[in-house]
Amino acid sequence: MAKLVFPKEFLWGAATASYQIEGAWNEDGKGESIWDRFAHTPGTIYENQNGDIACDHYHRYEEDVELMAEIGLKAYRFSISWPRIFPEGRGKLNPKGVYFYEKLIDKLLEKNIKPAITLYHWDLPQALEDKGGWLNRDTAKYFSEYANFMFYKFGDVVPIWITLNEPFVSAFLGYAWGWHAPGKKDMKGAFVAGHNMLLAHGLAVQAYRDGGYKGNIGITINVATVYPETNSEEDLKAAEKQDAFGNRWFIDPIFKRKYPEIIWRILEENNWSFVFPASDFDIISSPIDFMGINYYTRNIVAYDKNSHLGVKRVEGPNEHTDMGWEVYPDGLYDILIQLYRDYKIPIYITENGAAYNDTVEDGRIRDINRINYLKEHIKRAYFAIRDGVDLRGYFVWSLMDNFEWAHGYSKRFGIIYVDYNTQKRILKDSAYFYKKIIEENGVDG
Ligand SMILES: OC[C@@H]1[C@@H](O)[C@H](O)[C@@H](O)c2[nH]c(CCc3ccccc3)c[n+]21
Repeated sequence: MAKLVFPKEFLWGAATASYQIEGAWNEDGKGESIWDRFAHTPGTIYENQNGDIACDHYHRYEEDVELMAEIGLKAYRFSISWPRIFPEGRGKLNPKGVYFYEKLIDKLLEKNIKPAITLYHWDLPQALEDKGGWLNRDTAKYFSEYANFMFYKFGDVVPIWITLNEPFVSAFLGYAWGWHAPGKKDMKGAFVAGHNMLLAHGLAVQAYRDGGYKGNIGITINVATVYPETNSEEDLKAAEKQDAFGNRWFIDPIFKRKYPEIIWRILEENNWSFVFPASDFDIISSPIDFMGINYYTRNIVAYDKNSHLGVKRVEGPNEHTDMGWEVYPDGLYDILIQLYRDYKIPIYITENGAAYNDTVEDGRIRDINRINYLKEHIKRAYFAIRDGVDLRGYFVWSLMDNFEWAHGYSKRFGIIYVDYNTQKRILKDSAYFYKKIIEENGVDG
């Protein structure tokens, strides 16, 4: 059994997000976020659960960093709760909120764990939502002010910055389908929100460059590799459309200064062809240092004249996780090759992982299925590097079980088990598996 050894500096990490783990939703001066508001709205979340307490990470961060060190993480990706810093989104600062992140970052640095900060992982200050949220172009400016403050405070000690997590998801699930905060069902709004998020991204990148910081800044995009059900001309066309719509919508404006053709066609067909000032794309395409991708599964599609974009999804034949997502490790290899071929930019896998219905048996969680999922995907990451992709790191989703958005606490992605009744943490077998991967900087082939 050959050992597949990664490059020496390869960054092994784990990822979380503020609303999903912190709790303390209204403590120490924190302002309300759109996820506080959405999750407090009956009928939006599984069993009407919410993130009021979550993993109580706000109070338990020291113990959690100790566990990261026990696993041997080289980096930890976490997000900042914008309303914990600026309760109204801008203006009045909340010193206790800043202090929480100061203590967390100090603890990480003390343990030689590189902080990788996501500035926005969906928890917009409700006060800004009350002024239109992402439908209001000013929110982009407010985001860059918030980003600028974070750079000023932590720019000299935090080496990796991610502006937005998955703008497609926060624009589409939040504004078109209403499954996520702010729960709007307004397809046109999704395109406006998406554009303002990209503007926010670009303004924040410019602020980072203006500050002369030495670290790296990028964006995290969710991707699902697309395959046609058959090689028919129609299915190939459907796959091309889905790839552009699902994967490239928020990448092309950054690297090609324009939306994919399919997006413009949708805007025109609906008479939504907003006149986005061309200067927006000058800002949006401000050069970044890396692209973060979140990969979980693939999409198999076929032509269907009755479906949205004439594209229907076809379920994959392999094992599925607790989220109903097909396990398809080759999709990670393929998307890495495709993205590096098309954009020639360093890549981090900022999320990859699986939800399974873990159980505790005599104090242990034998999550063999998650170990297999991680092993097979880490192997594909190795093969992508071998075949020329400049892949810099891998962050498993997630460090610990947490609030899985509309699914509440019913889906467990962590390599650390959280007993929500006691807040006790237990390293799953996958945490020990990952610890060995990091120690050996590689995986058995
Ligand atoms: O669903 C697992 C994780 C979330 O917990 C993260 O917050 C989020 O960044 C994230 N993105 C994806 C892939 C795209 C997706 C997002 C939401 C729902 C379904 C798929 C999976 N995940």
